[in-house]
Amino acid sequence: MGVVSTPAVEIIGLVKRYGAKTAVDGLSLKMDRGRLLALLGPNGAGKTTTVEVCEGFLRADAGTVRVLGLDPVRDNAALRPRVGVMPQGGGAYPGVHAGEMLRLVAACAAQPLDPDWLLDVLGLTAARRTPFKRLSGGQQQRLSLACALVGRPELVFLDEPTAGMDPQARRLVWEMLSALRTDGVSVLLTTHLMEEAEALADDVVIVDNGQVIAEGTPSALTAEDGESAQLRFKARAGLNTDLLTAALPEGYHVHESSPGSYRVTGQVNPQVVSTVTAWCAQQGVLAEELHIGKRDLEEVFLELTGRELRS
Ligand SMILES: Nc1ncnc2c1ncn2[C@@H]1O[C@H](COP(=O)(O)OP(=O)(O)OP(=O)(O)O)[C@@H](O)[C@H]1O
Repeated sequence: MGVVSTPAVEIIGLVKRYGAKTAVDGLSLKMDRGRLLALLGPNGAGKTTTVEVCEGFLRADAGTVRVLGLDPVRDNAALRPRVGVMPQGGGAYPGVHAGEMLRLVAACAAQPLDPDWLLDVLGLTAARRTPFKRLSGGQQQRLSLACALVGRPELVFLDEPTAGMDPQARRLVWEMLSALRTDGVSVLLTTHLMEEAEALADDVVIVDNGQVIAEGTPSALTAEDGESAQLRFKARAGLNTDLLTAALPEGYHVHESSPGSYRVTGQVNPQVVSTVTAWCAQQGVLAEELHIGKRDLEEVFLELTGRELRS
């Protein structure tokens, strides 16, 4: 089937402005079929806007967007039965019951999944007769996800699918998304939770100020050049990193990546750990959250932008 080689989503040079504000500023990405791609970035990075252009809800000011090889605005009618959408914050008629709502959506699909099964998998069976407006925020989110999936879409867009969920509900949704991926469904989700991107994504695209600042598989993004592990710790801001660097063997360097977060570059060995903690002890400083390991996506973002992902 030649169609299969068409990317699930292809965006080239997308620009979207709201008045004077450029929300998306020349963003390009390609997502192959059957992949789970996470758009990761802080609030206001342009993730929702990008997804809404892909969904055909917004028109691009410049650039090209193709979804399953089609134009999301012009070919909206053809795409609708093939694409599932979970907008940020969900949305429903407030009086409708959870089960009713899912059945209504299922009735529009040619070959829907069984709504009762979906409610069960997403932990909503007990809430099926509850009016939408009385569901908790997390339950509403899970119902929106169920609505996005019930029509067996080939591709789903999920905008912050686990926002506001407790850890248990989040885990249920993660399991559901992993199962979708195993079934070959293409998934594009937005998140500002690096744990979510790391747990689920085949590919991560980090966005900031409407632009892609890094992309790759989670392991490629977090890999260090020639280093298998690094040492990090937290302590009060403003420690004299030059002094600590001088206490370490030649070739090691300490820097404060954000106030109170320190990173030691160079191969970690027991001697280095002991020198760092002894130096902190001499200063009367407790090195907290002492961590030896690969950097995570949060640190990748911090190194690229000097800011925290959750800011
Ligand atoms: N309708 C609008 N009118 C004006 N500005 C907007 C509008 N929608 C979004 N913006 C601005 O565009 C930028 C990108 O917003 P967008 O919602 O796409 O970011 P995001 O990465 O999805 O953030 P969040 O995680 O907060 O949803 C932000 O600065 C936002 O304030």
